[in-house]
Amino acid sequence: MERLPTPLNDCFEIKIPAFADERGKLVKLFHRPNFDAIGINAHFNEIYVSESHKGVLRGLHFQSPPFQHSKIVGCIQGSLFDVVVDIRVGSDTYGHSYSTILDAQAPKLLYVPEGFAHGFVALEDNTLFTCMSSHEYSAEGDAGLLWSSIDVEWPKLALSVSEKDQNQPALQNFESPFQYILNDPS
Ligand SMILES: Cc1cn([C@H]2C[C@H](O)[C@@H](COP(=O)(O)OP(=O)(O)O[C@H]3O[C@@H](C)C(=O)[C@@H](O)[C@H]3O)O2)c(=O)[nH]c1=O
Repeated sequence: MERLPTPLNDCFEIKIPAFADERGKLVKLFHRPNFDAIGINAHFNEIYVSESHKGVLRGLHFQSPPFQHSKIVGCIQGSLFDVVVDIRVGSDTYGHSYSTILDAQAPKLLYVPEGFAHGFVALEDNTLFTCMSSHEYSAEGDAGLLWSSIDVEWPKLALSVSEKDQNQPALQNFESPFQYILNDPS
């Protein structure tokens, strides 16, 4: 496993091993020693898979304190356009976003730290998204940002967005519950 930086502080992609042979492929999503070696010491409390039709947009989501979580996200079937936004007040990348394609044919993961909103668009039918979270899901902490209020060029598809996600607050009117804390490298 290898960390690949993104332009956002503390958010990175993870190159993961895949073993292909005549039977198909084996992709390793979690390996404690390898995670330790690249400095991911989060303890994961929930892992799930969601299935989406082409054009479904989920997000942008986060969990508010005290239910905040970091998460590791990936795509295990199909492909998706994945987006993160830094919402930590005081971060020099506050309000900045990063987008990438997660494709089950070229598997990689994205580490989404606490204090980031996250969302994606499924680019194909039957796209399977997977997420490991350091804090289990909490309806009380469930919160979001309006997908269209951030500076991202979304895929030119007919997008399908839930009513809940259409009514999230815009970044411009948003009071973030997160403060940036400088990671001490020592
Ligand atoms: C996310 C999640 C949902 N649920 C339940 C709550 C609800 O009844 C049902 C559907 O939940 P949602 O509508 O919130 O699912 P969804 O819109 O897919 O939410 C997810 O979106 C992506 C973009 C993220 O970043 C994730 O962290 C998560 O917020 O599943 C869990 O039990 N555990 C979970 O971790």
